Amino acid sequence: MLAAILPGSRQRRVTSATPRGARKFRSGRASLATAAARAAPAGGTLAAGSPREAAISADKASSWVYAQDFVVEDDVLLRARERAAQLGTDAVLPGTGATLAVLAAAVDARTAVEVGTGTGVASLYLLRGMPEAGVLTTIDPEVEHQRAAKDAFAEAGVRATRTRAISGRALDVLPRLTDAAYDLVLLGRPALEGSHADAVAHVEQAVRLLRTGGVLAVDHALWHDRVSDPARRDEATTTVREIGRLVRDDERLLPALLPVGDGLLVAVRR
Ligand SMILES: C[S@@+](CC[C@H](N)C(=O)[O-])C[C@H]1O[C@@H](n2cnc3c(N)ncnc32)[C@H](O)[C@@H]1O
Repeated sequence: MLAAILPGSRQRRVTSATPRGARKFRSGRASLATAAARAAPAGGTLAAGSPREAAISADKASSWVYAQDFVVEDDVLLRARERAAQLGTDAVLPGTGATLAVLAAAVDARTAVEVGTGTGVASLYLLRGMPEAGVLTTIDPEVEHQRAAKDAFAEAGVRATRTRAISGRALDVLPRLTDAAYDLVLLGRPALEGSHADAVAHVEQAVRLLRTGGVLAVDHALWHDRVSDPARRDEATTTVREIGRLVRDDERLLPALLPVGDGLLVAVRR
C-alpha cells in the first residue's frame, strides 16, 4: 500500500497512502452526498442540517491527510517502513500508529499482544506508548519480518526484555496465551484476511486475552474504504464489515470505529 519511504519524502508517502475513498470525497458535492448517505448508520438517514452533515464537507480528505501526518515520524520508524517495502509487506499508517501509542499509554499497557509483527512499525508505536516495564508479545510466521522488526527495536533502543517475538500463526499461538492477562490486543491484517470463521476466532481470542478495562484494536476496519459501501460484497470486505458488527454488538465490549488510517476499530473490555 505504501510506496518506498525515504526520510524527507513525507508528502509522497501521504499521497500514496491516501485511500480511494478519500479521493472520492474530493470529486465534488454529489459524490460527497453519496458518501455521507452511505455513511449513515444501518437503516438510518442523514438529516439535512444535522451536525453530522455539517461535519462532512468536501475538505474531509485533506483533514484525513492532515490528521495522518499530525504526529511526525522519526528516522527509526521511516527505516522500519523502508524495510517493509523491501520485504513486500506494509505497515500501519502514521495516524493509526499514533493512535495505538495513545491507547497503550492511556491504559498503561504493561502487557500487549500484536498479531502480525511485520517489520515492527506498529510495535514501535505500541512500545512508545507502553511504560518502560511493558512487554509486547508480537506474533508473525515470517522469520525475515521478525528479524527486520528486531533491527528496528534495536535502533529504537528497546531493551530485548520488552519484546517477546513468537514465530507462528496467530491462531496457533493465541490459544496458548493466558486469559485476561493483557492490557491491549492489536489485530492486524492477518486477522481479517483468512476465512470469516478465522476472523471471528481472532476476535474471540483477543477478547479472552483482555483484562477488564483492556483495549482491543483492529486495524483495516474500513478495508480500503469498501466497508462503508454496501455494494461491495467481496469476501474480504464482508468479513471486515461483519467483524465490525460482531465487536459493536458484543456486550462485553464498548466499541468505537475511528476513521484513522485504514480504519481502526477499538473497544474496551468491560
Ligand atoms: C501488514 S504486516 C503487519 C504490519 C505491522 N502491523 C506494522 O504495522 O508494522 C502483516 C504481517 O502479518 C504476518 N502474518 C501473516 N499471516 C499471519 C498469521 N496467521 N498470524 C500472524 N501473523 C501473520 C505477515 O507475515 C506480515 O508480517
